[in-house]
Amino acid sequence: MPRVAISIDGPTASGKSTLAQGLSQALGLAFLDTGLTYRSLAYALTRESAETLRDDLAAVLDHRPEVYRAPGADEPAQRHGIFLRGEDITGKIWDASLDDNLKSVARDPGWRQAILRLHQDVTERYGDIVVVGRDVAVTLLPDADLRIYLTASLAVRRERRRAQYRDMRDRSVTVGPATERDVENRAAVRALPKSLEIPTTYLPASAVFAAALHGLRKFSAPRPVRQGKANNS
Ligand SMILES: Nc1ncnc2c1ncn2[C@@H]1O[C@H](COP(=O)(O)OP(=O)(O)O)[C@@H](O)[C@H]1O
Ligand SMILES: Nc1ccn([C@@H]2O[C@H](COP(=O)(O)OP(=O)(O)O)[C@@H](O)[C@H]2O)c(=O)n1
Repeated sequence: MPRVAISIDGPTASGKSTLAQGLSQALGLAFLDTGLTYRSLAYALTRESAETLRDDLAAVLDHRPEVYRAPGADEPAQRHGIFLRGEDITGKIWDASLDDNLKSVARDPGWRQAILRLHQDVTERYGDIVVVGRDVAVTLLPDADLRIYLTASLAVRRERRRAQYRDMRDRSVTVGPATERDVENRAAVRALPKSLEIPTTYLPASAVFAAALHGLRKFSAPRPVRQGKANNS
């Protein structure tokens, strides 16, 4: 049973990875970025047929999350790594030419199910964890201690992504409005207990981090015991 499990959902460039990295470093958690698996599969499909990959995805694709073993450690004990049949493809999954494959994978319920199974293996193996994605509160971490949903205006998300990838010409800087999946996911996260929506448009990353820690403390705190009338007399 993990000591801490935190999910972070939200649309593109809302600040999910930034917050997850801060929390994993501060609390000594593993950090699983589920988007990397979607990207890896988009890349793997340029090399192998869907049939061979679909057969047993977890045997073919190894997603190693970033791991901070000690709270406050400067450097992770393990960095994100994605391996396709043992080959490190972590640096190959970002090219904008993979965007069409990425869309097909994300839209296919069969692929989503296979990826979910792979992520379930990872979360079971790593225990204390912060997981980032577009559906992870609902699908992957049903017992999370804190479910965060990040938002930011479209203009701000576009500007963040443009600035982030300014010197990386191969990367796609396309940022669209929240998708139908994002809208449904936001409503689903809101309806769950221990959920916290953080609108980040006007918040620096440090304030988002502080709000998340505050939420974690609030939901982890023991409930105050109500004094009945008999005890007050
Ligand atoms: N609250 C914030 N204010 C300003 N910039 C931010 C904030 N959160 C993240 N960023 C920056 O925006 C970019 C996208 O953030 P990222 O965490 O990669 O988003 P996501 O994982 O949701 O796609 C990064 O360059 C990051 O440094
Ligand atoms: N849990 C997830 C994670 C990613 N994805 C898809 O995978 C793509 C790449 O993930 P990413 O983490 O790089 O996406 P951003 O949220 O950073 O744009 C996303 O744009 C989604 O289409 C998904 O559908 N569900």
